[in-house]
Amino acid sequence: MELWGGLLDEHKESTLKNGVSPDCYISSYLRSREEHGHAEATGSGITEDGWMRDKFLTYVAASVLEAGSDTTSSAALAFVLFMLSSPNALKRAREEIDTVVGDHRLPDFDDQVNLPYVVACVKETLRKHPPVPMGVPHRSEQDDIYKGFFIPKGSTVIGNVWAIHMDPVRYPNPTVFDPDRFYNKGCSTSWSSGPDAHDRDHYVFGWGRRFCQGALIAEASLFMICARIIWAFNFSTPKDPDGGCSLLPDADDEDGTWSDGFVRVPKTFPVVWNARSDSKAAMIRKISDDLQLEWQSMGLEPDST
Ligand code: HEM
Repeated sequence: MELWGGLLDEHKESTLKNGVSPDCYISSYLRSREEHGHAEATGSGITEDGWMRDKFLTYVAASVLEAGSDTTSSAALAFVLFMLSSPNALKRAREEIDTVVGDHRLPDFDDQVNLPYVVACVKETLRKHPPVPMGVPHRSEQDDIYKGFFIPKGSTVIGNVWAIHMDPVRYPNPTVFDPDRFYNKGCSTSWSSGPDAHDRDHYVFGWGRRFCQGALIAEASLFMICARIIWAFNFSTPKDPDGGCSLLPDADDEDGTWSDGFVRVPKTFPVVWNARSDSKAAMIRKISDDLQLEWQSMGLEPDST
């Protein structure tokens, strides 16, 4: 509450008192709430006429940010690690992007249907190393019997996503990074997302009523991040200056390569990035400059580099 509640207070100040604010969910909610007579609605819960009070509003906004940032970024970092560890997959993904997108524009959302191998690489990343490997614990609201097991009311139930993804019947050779398990030549790769557990080919977003609400945003973000990285950069791991061995971490070394914790991410490792051509470098710089301007127009500090 100290962190996120502080941000809400800043927004209240800028939106309601100073009338300047970025066009975002919190600002527009605060403005609407004020128009309905609640410039101030401190405390938790909702007002009698249904407006979220400050604490509730803080939780809603913060849970989206908390749930969506580490998870998506850890998947993007895992993608870089798996691509470096699987040069053949990287080569095929790059060939697909070069054929479909070419050199003169960046990959965009519309390209997704024509980039089935790239999508398969992202999905295989999520399968092989789910960002939240033990899912989010659930609690049974009543006594239940599942496949002969009695689950008393109040039990903590953990769906082990990791174990499901390592099921050799569902995923032959489960420890191998193999995007082909999701790839059908000539067909676009579906994300197969949705809460229906019988219509899924991976379980990284959970299942049932508490299924990840951000799954579609996560998939769209990951597609854009991963496709654009491959389009834009040659990337590689440098060699150890002393021994000459590659500094690429072993993606299968769970303790050495991956962080501990609820969301698991590759520990920092060195990667050298080079734009694939001068024209791509110019495009990347322009996008970066435009973003800095957009950032500043929202009243935020530009990056220092
Ligand atoms: C690769 C990225 C992501 C992964 C792996 C992921 C994974 C998960 C998992 C495993 C759950 C628990 C599901 C369950 O209890 O069965 C969850 C819940 C949730 N996720 Fe995500 N998530 C990702 C991205 C996002 C994004 C981008 C957002 C929002 C913009 C988001 C918002 C949420 C919210 C609000 C919940 C709680 C849903 C509830 O309890 O009803 N997630 N996510």
